[in-house]
Amino acid sequence: MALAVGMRVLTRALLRPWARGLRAAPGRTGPAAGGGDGVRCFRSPRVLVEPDPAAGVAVVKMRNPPVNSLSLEFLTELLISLEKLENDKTFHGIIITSDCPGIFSAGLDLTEMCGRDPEHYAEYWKAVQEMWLRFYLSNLVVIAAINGISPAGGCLLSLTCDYRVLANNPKYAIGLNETLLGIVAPFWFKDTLVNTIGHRSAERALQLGLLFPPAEALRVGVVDQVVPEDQVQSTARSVMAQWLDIPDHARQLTKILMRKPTADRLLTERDADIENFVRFICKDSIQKSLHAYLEKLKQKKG
Ligand SMILES: CCCCC/C=C\C/C=C\CC/C=C/CC(=O)SCCNC(=O)CCNC(=O)[C@H](O)C(C)(C)COP(=O)(O)OP(=O)(O)OC[C@H]1O[C@@H](n2cnc3c(N)ncnc32)[C@H](O)[C@@H]1OP(=O)(O)O
Repeated sequence: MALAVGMRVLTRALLRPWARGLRAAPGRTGPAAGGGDGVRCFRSPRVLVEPDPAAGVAVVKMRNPPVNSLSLEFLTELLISLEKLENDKTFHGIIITSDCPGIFSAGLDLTEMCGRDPEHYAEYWKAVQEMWLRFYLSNLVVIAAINGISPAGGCLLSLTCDYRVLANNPKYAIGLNETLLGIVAPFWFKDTLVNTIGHRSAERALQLGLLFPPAEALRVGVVDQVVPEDQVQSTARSVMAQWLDIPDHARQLTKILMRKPTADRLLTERDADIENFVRFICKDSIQKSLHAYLEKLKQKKG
């Protein structure tokens, strides 16, 4: 009993620095509907939360068609859903997955980084940082059920999770491919990849902008498991059950011990990172290449 109380105090003390200033901004979530068992179901236009209170797990489905690009509104809705689940003692784990067929997430929304003013870029980048910090440090077990392609920011979101299950489909690939767009993955993207696959593999993957197909992704360690497409959700559920078997306080503290130094680096350099991003993204050359890339994506169909 005394040990459990002590652990709770220690956990709160360790988590406190991240609790401050990391609250999601108010957004356009719909009203929470009361479930018959007292558990709230959360709805928002772009995020569907399917709670399984008996298991202590919620499935968070990203629904921002056509490609789940991480727009400012979508990021805000994701953060609000995460915060609600974290504040509800029913839940100990979430599975994040996509409701858009064949696409987990196309990454950061290029239209948020193109043809806007510096204030908008700063606001957007702060929301991207927030997404990374909140998911990376979540006290919940977070498992990614990756049921589609997952480049750049989509890969980053997966890398914040505790475990990644990827569907074995040759059309799917995952990686931080920023260099292919002529942009540079920020240091905290890089740190997250290094923490996952090691320095040498990360250096090669980042310089070459590699997008790994399933077998390669598993070999290099970008994902933890590759399974047939129809088993992605069930595998994520059974892995979740294993993780939830571990005493929660011990697991949470270990997660913080492992991730704190990486998160601290961004927390101490957050404003400078925003300034760097705004300076970089405002460059004519960067705007031109992002614009050309977007045009190429649009013309692909025609
Ligand atoms: C030393 C100094 C260092 C300083 C460093 C400081 C800061 C660092 C600076 C910048 C870092 C910024 C980091 C960015 C990370 C990112 O995430 S960038 C985004 C990367 N994402 C991609 O490259 C994916 C692009 N999309 C695709 O490849 C394909 O769309 C797809 C995902 C494979 C799906 O293909 P599909 O054929 O099904 O769909 P379409 O291609 O037809 O797309 C449909 C529709 O969606 C639009 N769209 C696609 N992706 C995006 C996106 N990421 N953002 C916005 N919009 C997107 C596409 O244009 C189509 O639009 P429509 O024609 O109007 O329907």
